[in-house]
Order: sequence, then structure tokens, then C-alpha cells
Amino acid sequence: MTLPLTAIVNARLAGRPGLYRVAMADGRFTAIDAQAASQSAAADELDAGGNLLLPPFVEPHIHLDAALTAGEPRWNQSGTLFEGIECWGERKAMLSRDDVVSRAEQTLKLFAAHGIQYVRTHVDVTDPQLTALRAMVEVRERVREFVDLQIVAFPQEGILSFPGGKELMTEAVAIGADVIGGIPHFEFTRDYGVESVKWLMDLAERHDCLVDVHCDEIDDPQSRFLEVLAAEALSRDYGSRVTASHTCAMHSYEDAYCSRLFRLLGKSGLNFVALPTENLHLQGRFDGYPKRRGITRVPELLDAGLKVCFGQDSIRDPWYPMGNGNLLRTLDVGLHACHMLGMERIETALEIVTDNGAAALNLNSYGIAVGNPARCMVVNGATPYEVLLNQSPVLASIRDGRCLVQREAPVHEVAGWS
Ligand SMILES: O=c1cc[nH]c(=O)[nH]1
Repeated sequence: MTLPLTAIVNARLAGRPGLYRVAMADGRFTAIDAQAASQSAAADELDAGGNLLLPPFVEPHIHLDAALTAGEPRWNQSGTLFEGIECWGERKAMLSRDDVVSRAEQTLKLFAAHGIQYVRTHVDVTDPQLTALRAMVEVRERVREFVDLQIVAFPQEGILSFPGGKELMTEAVAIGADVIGGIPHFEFTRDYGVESVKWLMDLAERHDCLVDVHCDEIDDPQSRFLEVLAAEALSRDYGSRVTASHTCAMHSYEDAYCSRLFRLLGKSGLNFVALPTENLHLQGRFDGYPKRRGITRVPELLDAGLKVCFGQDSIRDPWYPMGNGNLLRTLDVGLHACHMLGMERIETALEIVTDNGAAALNLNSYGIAVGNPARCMVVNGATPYEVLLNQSPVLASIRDGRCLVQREAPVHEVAGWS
């Protein structure tokens, strides 16, 4: 562990002109002062070099129990969600505590190296032994110094459609899950799907838990569980604590239906997670040409005042064979796929992988402000546009005043080419 820093100098802050000195002590931010000019950094200070200082990246949706299992015991040949669930069902039978701990920690280390300090992982609880869930509760403690980890009790094969599904969800909460999940579009019938949403909301209320539902991860425009989740959240006044992940079917809804839906969404105040790389890969698989993108209506949701964040979903698992831990890659793909490369969108794009993720995770004390834990990162660029153009790994990641990661900006030189 490195010695504590007393300040970061020559930092740019989002939306503010000039350079700043951000002081810290005892793991918290203590002052944020505008600098008249560039300063040299003392031995216990970090020089941000005129780059942006941001709060840490937030990964709002990953399946750590399945990470790094792509191809085991077989590859997903069709590229569908459904074959992914079948392949995972075979791999799930081979899980052990050590296997889960080792792959989850390798993946979290990769995330930490990319400036991610907050992670929400879905963990499959449709396993009578709850092997992955028990292991992940251990991982949450083991990595605490580097990453805050939230665990979702995720019923991959359904709550009503899997034998003992309700009991397993309830046991997962008793063992230590923080968040209640669901998968209504995968339940056997529409009625089961609706009942599962009501049941999981009851469970969350009973245990004072957050909610994050895999909702309508399918191209079927008849998959309308989002309206059920939003209505339940609204009637219980629970919206800011509820997240709808995926909502791919919204890509395929009629505009007339969407216009009615958005009225409810606005009232409910739900949070949204879009998974651009995974949605592009898994959706549109039953289409000829043109093929749908399957990503929810991100700009429209943002314009309606709702919080939308992006997540990676998978790192090399049965659903998606790629992934490198860098949320800037996910953001880049999402901005392209959602027609969000207008300059106004670019200027606020980094909020999608920072502040909006923090809203979905219901984080307190997140952000660069006096009194908050001194958690932040230096990214490569003076503006959001430059950061997106550079696409480089973070230059530094600071947690509670200590540097977790520090690297040089990549240089682009060709020998002999002046
Ligand atoms: O995208 C994903 C990944 C894992 N499980 C799901 O249900 N969906």
C-alpha cells in the first residue's frame, strides 16, 4: 500500500474552468482550491498534469460468478441469451468456492486497474447449494480495501420457474445479498413474470434491500415487465432504490406505447442500466436484415430526466467472449450505437459511467466534495471529448487518499518519423 497523499495538484474538474488543488487528509477530501497557475507537486502530492479528475468509475452490472468461464465446458455458438443460460447451467454444476473466489478476484483486479472502485455483481442463486453466493460474500470482504462490492441475489433460471426459487432467494438474503434481482422475461409465462416482480418487491421491502431486475432482456415487443416494475416501485415509493437492467424490449416497442410508458417511468424515478456491448452481441439474433441493436432508449430516458448508466455485464463468459475491464470502451460503443455523438452528449457522457452508476447503486458520499472519502481518478484528457478520443486506461486511481494505480499516458511516436 502506498503512503497517503496530501493533495492532487493541477487537476481539472468537470464543468469548471482552470486548474485545482484538491487536498485530502485521513482519507477524506479537505479542500478544493482554484490555482492561479500550474504548480509543482511535493513528494506527498500527485500531479494530475492538467487532466480531468473524476470520481471513480462505477461498474453497475457484472456477473462475477461467471467471469472468465467462456468456452467451459463449451462455447455459445448461437450467440443468444438462451444458449448462454444453457452453457452456464453446465458450468454452474462444476462450481467450487475456490473457483469462484479466484475468478471474481482476478476480474475485480482488472476493474481496479481501470479506475473502478464500486461494483454491483449479479450472482446466480438458482443453485440449491448457493456455492457462488456464499463465495461472493467472502470476496466482498476480501476486496474491501480496493473495491466496494454489492451483491445481487439473481435468479438466473427464474423465481417461479425454478424449483425452490423463492426459498433460494430468501436464503440468499439471509446469507448476505444486498440487492434483490429478478428475470421476469425468462419465467415460463407472462403471469409468472408479473408475479415474480411483485414477489421480489415484497422481499426487498421486507428486508429493506435495493432492487435490480434483469428486465425485458429480449427483442420481443410484447415483453412489458418494465411497466410492472415501475408501477410497483411507484406505488411503494421505492423508485430511487430500484434499477431496471437491460430493458432491451423497449428498443422494439411502438412509439405510441413508449409515450404512455415514459409518463409512468418519469413518475417512478427508476434507475436504468444499459449494457451496450452485450446487448449488441446477444440481441437481434432472431432477425434477418435489418438487425435490431437491442439497446434501450438511452437518450430518450436521459432527456426524460432519468438516470441511465452503462455496464459491462460480462468479462469472457458464456454470454460474451470479450471484455477488458475498461468502462471507456463500453461507453464508446454505447455512444456510437445510441446515436449519442453530438457535442452536448459528449460533454456529459462521462456521467454515464460515474454519477449515474452511483445513483443506481444508491451510493452515499460519492463525488469530489469536501468531507467525502478521498476517492477519485485522473483520466487521460483535459475535457470529456479528449478522454473519449484518447480511450486510454486511467492515469491514476486514488482510494481513501492512497494511490491504487498510477501510470504514464501512452505516447504515440514512431521512430524516425519527426
Ligand atoms: O446478459 C446476461 C448475462 C447473464 N445472464 C443474463 O440473464 N443476461
